[in-house]
Order: sequence, then C-alpha cells, then structure tokens
Amino acid sequence: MSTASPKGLFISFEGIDGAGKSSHIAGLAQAFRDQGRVVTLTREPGGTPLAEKLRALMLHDAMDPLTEALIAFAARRDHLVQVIEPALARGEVVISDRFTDATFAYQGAGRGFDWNQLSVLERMAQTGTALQADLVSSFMREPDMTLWFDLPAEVAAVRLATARVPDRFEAQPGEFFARVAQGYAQRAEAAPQRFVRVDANTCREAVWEQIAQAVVAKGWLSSAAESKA
Ligand SMILES: Nc1ncnc2c1ncn2[C@@H]1O[C@H](COP(=O)(O)OP(=O)(O)OP(=O)(O)O)[C@@H](O)[C@H]1O
Ligand SMILES: Cc1cn([C@H]2C[C@H](O)[C@@H](COP(=O)(O)O)O2)c(=O)[nH]c1=O
Repeated sequence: MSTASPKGLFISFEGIDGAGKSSHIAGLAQAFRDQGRVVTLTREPGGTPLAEKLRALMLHDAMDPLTEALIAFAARRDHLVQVIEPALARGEVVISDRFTDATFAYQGAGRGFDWNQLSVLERMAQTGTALQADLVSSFMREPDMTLWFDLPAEVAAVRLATARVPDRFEAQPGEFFARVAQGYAQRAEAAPQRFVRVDANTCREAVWEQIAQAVVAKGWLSSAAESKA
C-alpha cells in the first residue's frame, strides 16, 4: 500500500449572495471526509484572524471600490500564506466559500472597478505563496475547480428576503446583483477548464447531484458521493 499523501485539492464555491452555496459546502466537505480525506473548510473574505478583521470592515464600513478591492486582496494574501498553502502542502482538500472570482464579480462587474487592474492585483497577491518545491516562484495560485452557482438575481432576492439582516453587499439593489452575475459568467467563459456552472435555480437535491457529478468526473470522489443528496 502506498504511504504517499494525496495531492492537495483546492475547490472554491462562487455565486451571488443567496445562491445557495452554504449547505452544499458542508455537504461536499463531509463527502470528502467520508472517503478518507482531510478537509480545510474556509471562506473569503476571511479564514485567518487578520482576514476576518478585514472581512468585518468590508462588509460593514463604507469605502470606495479601490479600497474594497485592496482589502479583498490583502485578506486573500494572508489567507493563502497562513491557511490555504499549508493545507495544500499537507495534501488536504481546501474548500473555500468564495475566492478571487468574487473580487472580479463584485468589485469589478458590480462596482465598476477596472478588470485589468484587478488582474494585476490578482497576480501580485497569488504569486510566490506556494510551499511545494515543484511549483516555480512565478506560479499563481488558483482553485483547481470553481463551482459557480448560477442563479438569476431576482430569485436570489426572494430567497434572501426573509433569510437574515442584510450586510453592505446584500443590501445592494437587484441591478447590482445582475451585474455581479454577469461578472461571474464572464469569468466562467474565460476559464472553462476550471469553472463548473451549477444551475442553482432548482431544488437542493438536484443542485447536489450537479456538484457530486463534477467532482466524481474528476476522479476526486468515488460515485458513492452521488447518492448522498
Ligand atoms: N435550492 C434551493 N431552493 C430554495 N431555497 C434555497 C435553496 N438553496 C438554499 N436556499 C435558501 O436560500 C437562502 C440562501 O441560501 P444560502 O445562505 O445557502 O446562500 P449562499 O449562497 O450561501 O449565500 P451567501 O453567499 O450570501 O452567504 C437560505 O434561506 C436557504 O435556505
Ligand atoms: C471574497 C469577496 C467577497 N465579496 C462579498 C460577497 C459577499 O457579499 C460578501 C461575503 O459574504 P458571504 O455571506 O460570506 O458570501 O463579500 C466581495 O465583494 N469581494 C470579494 O473578493
């Protein structure tokens, strides 16, 4: 029997607020654990003590789009260095509720911040963090798979209406979320090898089936996961 540790896997969940990511993130983590993998479950903005402080600022304090983008990437850099890279180097499965696609969708498409400048910040924040010796210093960390919950903004608004007290993003009007959804579509089109579009406008069981199918198709989970809706 091989004693080599499995290769680390990095999976992100994305989508507009209220798209329905939360319960499936926990479900996917459990499916990996059931099949013997160690899982680091985390989120952005956040995931470290410093990044959680930055999250509180981003979600509750007024600021301009550049400040918002810089805070998102500062939090991400700390998160990568302190949590994501060490977990991947240990061979764990890292599942993050949001990553950089959210910055392109919210600060880029939503707020109107320049997409090319975001790409520069992305490269700065996500390069030179990897701990694995086989990754060259110019390697830019990105998720191995991004599960994008695609849901019309008006459906998400109905789902969120009674769910909780809105933060600074959730309080935005429908047009903002329509732009954010468009931003996600643009990111997905640019990286089809990484993105999996999940039709989130359906029941929870059907959403889980799409997630399980995508992960099983990669050979990361056995087909037993597909029946655990
Ligand atoms: N498939 C579904 N059909 C109907 N309602 C759903 C579905 N999935 C989730 N919901 C409900 O929609 C609301 C938002 O779901 P959830 O909090 O999981 O979204 P989210 O993507 O994690 O949102 P956020 O990113 O803002 O935290 C909750 O009230 C949840 O119960
Ligand atoms: C990573 C990231 C997130 N956001 C926004 C998106 C959401 O409205 C909140 C996070 O809240 P959630 O309930 O945990 O989804 O932050 C953003 O604007 N930019 C980002 O980079």
